[in-house]
Amino acid sequence: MTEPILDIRGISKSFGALRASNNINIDLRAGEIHALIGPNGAGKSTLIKQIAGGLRPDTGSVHFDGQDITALSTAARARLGMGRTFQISSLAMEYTVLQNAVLGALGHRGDVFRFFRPVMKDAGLLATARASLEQVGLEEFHDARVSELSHGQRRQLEVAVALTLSPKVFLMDEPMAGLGAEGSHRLMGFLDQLRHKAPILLVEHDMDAVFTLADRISVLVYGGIIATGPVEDIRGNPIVQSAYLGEETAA
Ligand SMILES: Nc1ncnc2c1ncn2[C@@H]1O[C@H](COP(=O)(O)OP(=O)(O)OP(=O)(O)O)[C@@H](O)[C@H]1O
Repeated sequence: MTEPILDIRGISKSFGALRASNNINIDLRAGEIHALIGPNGAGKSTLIKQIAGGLRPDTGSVHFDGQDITALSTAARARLGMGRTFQISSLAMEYTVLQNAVLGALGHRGDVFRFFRPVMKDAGLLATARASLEQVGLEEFHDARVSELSHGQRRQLEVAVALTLSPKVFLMDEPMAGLGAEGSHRLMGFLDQLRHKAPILLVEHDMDAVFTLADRISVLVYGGIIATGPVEDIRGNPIVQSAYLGEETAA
C-alpha cells in the first residue's frame, strides 16, 4: 500500500462542551477520491479547517507529504501544495476569469500588495493562470466575468485558482452544492480526471456523486468517524445505514 500523502492522526477539537472532532484518523492516498460524509453538524467542515490550517486541533497531528504541518499556517500549507475549494465561493464576481486566476496565482506567491494593473502584465503570473485555466477547460472564457459563468463553470474556476499552486492534494467542501443535474454530471466527470493530478478529500452531501466518484468513504457522526472503507462496504454497512444513509433516504 502506498504511503498516504495526507495523514490525519488522532485529531480532537472541542468548542466548550461540544466535541466537534473526536479522535479522528483519516488519510488520503495518491490517485484517490476519499469522500467524507455525515449528517449536518457532524463536524466535516471543522475537520477540513483543521487540515487546511484555519483551526488548530486540541490534540493530534496533520502530516502532509511526510512532514508534520500541525503548527503551520494556512498560507504555508497552501505553499506546500494543499489546494482547497470552499463551500462558499471565494471568487471575485465582477472580475474576469483570467483576472481571478491571476489573483489566485499572486496570492499563492505571497506578494499580494501589488497594484492590479502591473500584475496583469506579469508574464509569469499570466502563464501560470492561463495554464491552470486550460487544465480545467476554461481557456475560451478568459475575458468573461465570473458573474456571467454558470455555477458549474465557477466551480471549475475555483479548481483552476487552486491549481495555480500546483497542489499535491485537494480539499473540497461541497463542490456539487447549487449545481443542477447537468452541472453535477459535468463536474463529476471533471473531478474523476482531476484525482490523477492530485488526490481529493471530498466533503459532499450528494450521495450519487459520492457513490460514483469515491474510492473510499469515511462516515462522520457526532464528531467521530464510525466507518471507513471502499464504497460497497460503506453502502452495505448497517451501522452507517441507520446512522446516516437511512436518514438520507427518508428525507
Ligand atoms: N467556531 C465554532 N464555535 C462553536 N461551535 C462550532 C464552531 N464551528 C462549528 N461548531 C459546531 O461544531 C459542530 C460541527 O460543525 P461543522 O460545521 O463542522 O459540521 P458539518 O458536518 O460541516 O455540517 P454541515 O454539513 O451542515 O456543513 C456543530 O455543532 C457546530 O455548531
